[in-house]
Amino acid sequence: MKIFTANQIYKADKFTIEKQQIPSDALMERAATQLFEWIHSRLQGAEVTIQLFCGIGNNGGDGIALARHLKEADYNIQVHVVNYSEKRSKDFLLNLERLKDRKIWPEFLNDDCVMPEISPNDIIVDAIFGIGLNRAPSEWVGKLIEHINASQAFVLSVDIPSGLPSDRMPWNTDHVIRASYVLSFQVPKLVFFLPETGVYQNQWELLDIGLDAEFLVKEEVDYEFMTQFDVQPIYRPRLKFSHKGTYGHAVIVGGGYGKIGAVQMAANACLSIGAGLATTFVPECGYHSLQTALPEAMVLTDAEDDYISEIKIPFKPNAIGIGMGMGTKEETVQAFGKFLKEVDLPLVIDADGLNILSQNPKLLNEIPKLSILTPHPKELERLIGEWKNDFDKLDKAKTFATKHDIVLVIKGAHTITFYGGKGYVNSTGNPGMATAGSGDVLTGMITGLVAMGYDSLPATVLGVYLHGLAGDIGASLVSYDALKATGIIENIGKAYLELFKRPEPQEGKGA
Ligand SMILES: NC(=O)C1=CN([C@@H]2O[C@H](COP(=O)(O)OP(=O)(O)OC[C@H]3O[C@@H](n4cnc5c(N)ncnc54)[C@H](OP(=O)(O)O)[C@@H]3O)[C@@H](O)[C@H]2O)[C@H](O)CC1
Ligand SMILES: [K+]
Repeated sequence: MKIFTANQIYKADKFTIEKQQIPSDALMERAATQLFEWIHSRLQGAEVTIQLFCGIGNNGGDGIALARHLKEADYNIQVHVVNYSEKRSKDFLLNLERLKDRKIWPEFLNDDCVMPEISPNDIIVDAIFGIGLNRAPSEWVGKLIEHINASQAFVLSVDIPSGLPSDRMPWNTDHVIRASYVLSFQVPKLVFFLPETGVYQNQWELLDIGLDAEFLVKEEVDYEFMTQFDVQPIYRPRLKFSHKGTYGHAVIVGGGYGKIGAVQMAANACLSIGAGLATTFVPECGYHSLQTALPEAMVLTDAEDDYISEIKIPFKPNAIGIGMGMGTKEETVQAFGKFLKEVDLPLVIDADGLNILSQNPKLLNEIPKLSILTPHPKELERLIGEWKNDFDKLDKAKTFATKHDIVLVIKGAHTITFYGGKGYVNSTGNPGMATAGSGDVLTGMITGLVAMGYDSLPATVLGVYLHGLAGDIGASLVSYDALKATGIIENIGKAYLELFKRPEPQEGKGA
């Protein structure tokens, strides 16, 4: 599912209005009808007070049109116009007239207004600013937003929480609506997915306002939200007349004294996702535990007992995952550097593999093209340097991935995979997956998919999605808190089944 910028949404509006030959207020009417149906199907005429706070642009127009629908269904409404500018939009004014025709007179709030009383039992509709916000709200509007946030009422935001710009950080973090729920039109907004801006909404859902399908298909975007619908076509079914060789031989290189478990989990995940064969390469000390804990895998050992000193793989694997639990001892750094120079297939590099790269930036030039790097936030910072905010982080990550021709995975609540100047935002996963070994499992899964013949980008996008989905299934069985990395592995099979079962998710959780 494409993520459009505000400009692209305006373009889509224009295209739709011209192609469908509809007046511009028809889109606002569709938006208001969708909003009304969503609310009405849940409230069923309940006697709750609905307070609508409407700006003077088209976001406000949506709110005003919604007020008319609510009134017609006999809801108890109070309409406030947040009068922050004289430049009212045409469709706002049209809908204001329609409201007045029905004898509803909104209260106009200006910079000297008394804050309206809000009971915690009221429902607030937030239609102050939409994607047209382009500068800091003035002080009194900011205070009104703070007042709404302090009310403890349920806040339903129209399109985007007011005060949150769609493509940059807010000017003042207190002057952004904290939405209980956002009903967003047609396409998700990038800010829903970033740690610093995703906290302004608890949950979001899309409403289809019939923007033109041709435009939606053709328009090129910088970011895509990878739903079940987007990920399904990546999957390649196993063939009837196939054998284990068809699904590749993966090698997992890593481990050190006390850190063999990381390799074991990665190799287990690699086999669980469907690799034909898996071999681990570990220091000698890992031999017995690996052979016992994971009988399906083969084990190669380093000459050293408790660290890696030379990586020797006596066959040509289809994929190599490297770095987990490996440490950054000088001999290991040398071995890793030598290996990078020798190897001629893309690698999946994680954990200490990434740390070695950050400590020895010259090695960055030795990374085989199309390798996949899977840093968590700290590892990412060591690789690409500090960032000012989430948008700066995305820019730096994109530049880094393009410069080195690699797939870069930014792990987080919504993991984002960068390749070829584009970002793929994952839709699965949960806070229970912030647990020891979760990253080793992801590395193993992606390595397995590469071994099976998936190219680097599809392997990563599918691996990240299935990893999150397996985590969601695991958490649904044991709670977020009790989920362990091995619980993710155990549910990879169910994630595959779910990939073809669940309806496409159209909602997401924020904070
Ligand atoms: N395709 C769709 O998704 C549709 C969405 N709709 C809704 O329309 C809004 C966007 O409406 P728009 O009128 O473009 O913008 P806003 O309502 O967000 O803002 C109105 C104007 O306010 C000015 N502005 C911006 N920032 C500030 C500020 N800090 N203080 C005061 N004024 C501000 C700005 O105008 P300027 O000329 O003064 O810069 C804005 O234009 C979208 O979010 C949806 O809710 C349509 O209803 C249907 C199609
Ligand atoms: K809004």
